[in-house]
Amino acid sequence: MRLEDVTRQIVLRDAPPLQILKGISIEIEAGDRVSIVGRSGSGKSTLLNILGLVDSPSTGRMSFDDRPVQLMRAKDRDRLRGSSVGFIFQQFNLIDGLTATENVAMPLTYSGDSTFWRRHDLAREMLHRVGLGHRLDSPVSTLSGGEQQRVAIARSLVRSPRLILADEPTGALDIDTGESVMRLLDETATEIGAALVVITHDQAVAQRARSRYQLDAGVLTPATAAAQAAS
Ligand SMILES: Nc1ncnc2c1ncn2[C@@H]1O[C@H](COP(=O)(O)OP(=O)(O)OP(=O)(O)O)[C@@H](O)[C@H]1O
Repeated sequence: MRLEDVTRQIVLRDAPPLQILKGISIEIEAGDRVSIVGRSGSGKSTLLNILGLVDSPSTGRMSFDDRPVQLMRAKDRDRLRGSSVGFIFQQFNLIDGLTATENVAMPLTYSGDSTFWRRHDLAREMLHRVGLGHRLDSPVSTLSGGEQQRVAIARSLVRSPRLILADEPTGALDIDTGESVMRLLDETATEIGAALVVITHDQAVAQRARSRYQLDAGVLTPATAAAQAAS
């Protein structure tokens, strides 16, 4: 994924346009580990939505596999997002009334290919991989926070995405559980050869990444040596 001089602005009714992202350039290669740290309101979620093909830049260039994203039809962009991007959120975003297997199988329900018919087997296999083989049929509401985040990781990986976007993945977990969830995320991303981008307030989580950035009032820069030393 390559972003060149990307901006995002919001047009407001009674005020000048709000510049949320300012001239962002970043290149994410297969297998990369990237962290982005920024204060509340610095534009992290906005950037994540652009990287995840949910929103479009206002200006600038963006490409995936050297294909310009701006020129894609919405339908093709949605298909690319479904097949190539996995999301993980702080609050897990699981469906409470469903079991672990049903939650993990959910992204395959709309896959439009043969994985639809194998979705429950694939979901069970993925749950085994994240250490939840004994919880396949448990309603997710009965699982601990760490277990729910493992289910969310399994769900984000079940379509073997090439880019995993994690927004504060350890934000709702204690330190030890967060550490084991990050280790799992690293390992599983490595297994499928995916790039992993983590957005976080937590310097310990950010430090795990090889490429570290900070986002400050919509400006993305490589994390400074001072910030890295302090972390
Ligand atoms: N649709 C919108 N309309 C108006 N303002 C918006 C809109 N979307 C985002 N903003 C503003 O843009 C800024 C960046 O928002 P964003 O959600 O990307 O920040 P963030 O870094 O993810 O914050 P947090 O860590 O608190 O979630 C914020 O000041 C937010 O209020």
